[in-house]
Amino acid sequence: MLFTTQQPDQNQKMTTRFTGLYPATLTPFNKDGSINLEGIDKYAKHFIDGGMDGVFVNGTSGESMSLSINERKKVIEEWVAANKKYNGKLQIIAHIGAQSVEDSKELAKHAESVGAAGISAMAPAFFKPKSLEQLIEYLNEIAKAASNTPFFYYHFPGITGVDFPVHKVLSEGAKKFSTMRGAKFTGYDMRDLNKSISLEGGRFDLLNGFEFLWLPAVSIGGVGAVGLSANLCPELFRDIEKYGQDKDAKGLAKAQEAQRKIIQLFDIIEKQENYMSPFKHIMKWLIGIDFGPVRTPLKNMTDSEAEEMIKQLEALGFKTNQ
Ligand SMILES: CC(=O)N[C@@H]([C@@H](O)[C@H](O)[C@H](O)CO)[C@@H](O)CC(=O)C(=O)O
Repeated sequence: MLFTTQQPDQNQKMTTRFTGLYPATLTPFNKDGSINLEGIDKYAKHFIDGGMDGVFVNGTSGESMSLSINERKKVIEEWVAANKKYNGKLQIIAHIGAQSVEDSKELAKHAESVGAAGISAMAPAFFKPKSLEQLIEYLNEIAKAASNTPFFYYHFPGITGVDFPVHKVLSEGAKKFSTMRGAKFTGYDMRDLNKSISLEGGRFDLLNGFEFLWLPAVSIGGVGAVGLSANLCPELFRDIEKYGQDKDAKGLAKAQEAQRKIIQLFDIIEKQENYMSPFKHIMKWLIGIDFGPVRTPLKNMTDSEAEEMIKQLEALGFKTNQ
């Protein structure tokens, strides 16, 4: 592994850097629609055994905006408990973004109280902050509710419609609250990503959110990635991480090949209406955990669509672990 992370004790928590690979987690449901907590335990063990650096929990892939506040708390508690139970070193980043600042504050406090390594919040999408100042004011309120936990701004303009330059959010945010640790950068603006990575001597941690752009991100100094597809193919992320800046043409070719394979994977996934239903089927095939359905209004794939998708993945060279 090229980048290593350390599990912080309480005193180290604020100075620990976040680098490496953070799979975006899915939320397993039972058939009756309740959360399958037992599924989370096995899922966490899978990532611990696989040597992941951390996990990004209750984000977009975790269907967080379709979960109640209480469910979101239970999910985080289960991840933290499983990490402890298996002596894991996962840095658990809890996404605590919501439409109401009060909900986010409650989730931030809770995440801190149970021992999440970091928290992250996207901007609200209904009543949007219309200026950078309003966004910072909003993030400040949330970050203050967990003043001993590193904070990541979740930049995702494609969904929130809130699109201020991340390097400005970081520099202005850090003037207001000392916990500003970095951003989960789910955007296409490589100039902004570049400026954010190099800002103030590289003091912020940028977690790249679109895996189509992982190699370009590594080539400009990116050292951290969150991705739903890291559930299936962490080795492709690791190849890009390892060889993305290789001076040797053969090494670099490995990184390019891995990047192309991730893009081909998404050509298959994107035949579906959303990313979560396909990945729930993929994870059942891969590791045998039944993730159940996605929550309405998202559309569930049919079993025959899932079978066809798995055949296409196998044709691309993906194999089940079972
Ligand atoms: C918005 C979104 O789903 N982003 C994914 C990506 O893995 C994404 O599914 C992929 O790049 C396709 O857009 C992750 O970066 C983060 C994520 O899933 C999350 O917040 O849970």
